[in-house]
Amino acid sequence: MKGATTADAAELTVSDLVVDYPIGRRKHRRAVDGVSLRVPAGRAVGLVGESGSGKSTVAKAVLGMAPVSAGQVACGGTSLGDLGRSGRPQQIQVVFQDPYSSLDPTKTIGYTVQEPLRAHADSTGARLSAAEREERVRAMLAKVGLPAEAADRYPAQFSGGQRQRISIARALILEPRLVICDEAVSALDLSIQAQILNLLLELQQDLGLSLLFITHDLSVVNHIAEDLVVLFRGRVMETGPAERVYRQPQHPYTRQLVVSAPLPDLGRQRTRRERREALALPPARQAPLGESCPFAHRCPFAVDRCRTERPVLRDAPLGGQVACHRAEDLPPWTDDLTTSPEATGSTAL
Ligand SMILES: Nc1ncnc2c1ncn2[C@@H]1O[C@H](COP(=O)(O)OP(=O)(O)OP(=O)(O)O)[C@@H](O)[C@H]1O
Repeated sequence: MKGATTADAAELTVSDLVVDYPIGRRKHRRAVDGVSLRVPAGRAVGLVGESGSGKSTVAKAVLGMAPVSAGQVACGGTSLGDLGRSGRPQQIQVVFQDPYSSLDPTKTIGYTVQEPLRAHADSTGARLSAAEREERVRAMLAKVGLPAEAADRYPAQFSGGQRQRISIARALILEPRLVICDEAVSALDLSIQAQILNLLLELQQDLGLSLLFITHDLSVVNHIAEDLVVLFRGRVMETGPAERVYRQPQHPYTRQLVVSAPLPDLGRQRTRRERREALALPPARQAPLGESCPFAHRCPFAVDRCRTERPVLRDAPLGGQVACHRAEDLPPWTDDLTTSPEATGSTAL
């Protein structure tokens, strides 16, 4: 595989994206409501939020697989429509959560990793001989830390972490300019998560890839992403440098995400549970959106204005941006549980 440089990476821009899924004949569910984000060329950006917040829908829109109602997606300055169906896989690849179901159990690893090269030979104009394809696969397997013999084996002969390495090899074989990781480590044990995150970080830096890293776990994404975008019910709640968002969250929802992240140490986990209870959070439930803040029904700091006026994203007191009327009024945030690296369970990083 040729060593890509940052110049080969592509900037991803998503502007005012709206996605509506049809439900029945006349209704629709708005899964993404005016999301804008930017992954600068060669950088890693984390998209975080709880289940159902719209993260995968943003990824699908970037991959051209979601019913986009409004907004723009562009990769390397070219809009998705202009990239076309055949150009997109060459530019953008994805690594999914489940390394068990995403690999065909009846095909060898060599066949699976080569598959995108065969499928896109015509569109890329790069017709490679069988020997050249095999050589590329061997080089790619080595890059993700697997021996050349892995090419002749089947998925069942590999562990979860190894299978995720194989998925990463397949995603990178076409030398894409942008890689989307959708909950790519969520199904793995904590120690294996750390190994795969390290690998992704190494590849991202070596190859100068642009990376959109999607997860519900703030403690995971904090290690890999330079910037974070926090999503709730299809809207951006907070953005900013990852370290700042994680250590000094300025939106009550981001604070909830931080205290919801699991900790491997039981004592710290207990302290965290007590703090979560002290936040006196109302039970999670969906309330009608209307003109209110989407988080108002779960927010311990909500006032009347939050229930009648939707907050827009604006400059936040400590930097970055936040969509909260009360950002200046929140009590100071000190979470010493997230300040030491061993608190996150990702000490190997
Ligand atoms: N094909 C679909 N048809 C209708 N509604 C959908 C469809 N796919 C997703 N949704 C809805 O859109 C919203 C956003 O879903 P999405 O999968 O993007 O969220 P997510 O943050 O990725 O969550 P998860 O991690 O659980 O997948 C949810 O309310 C979900 O129920």
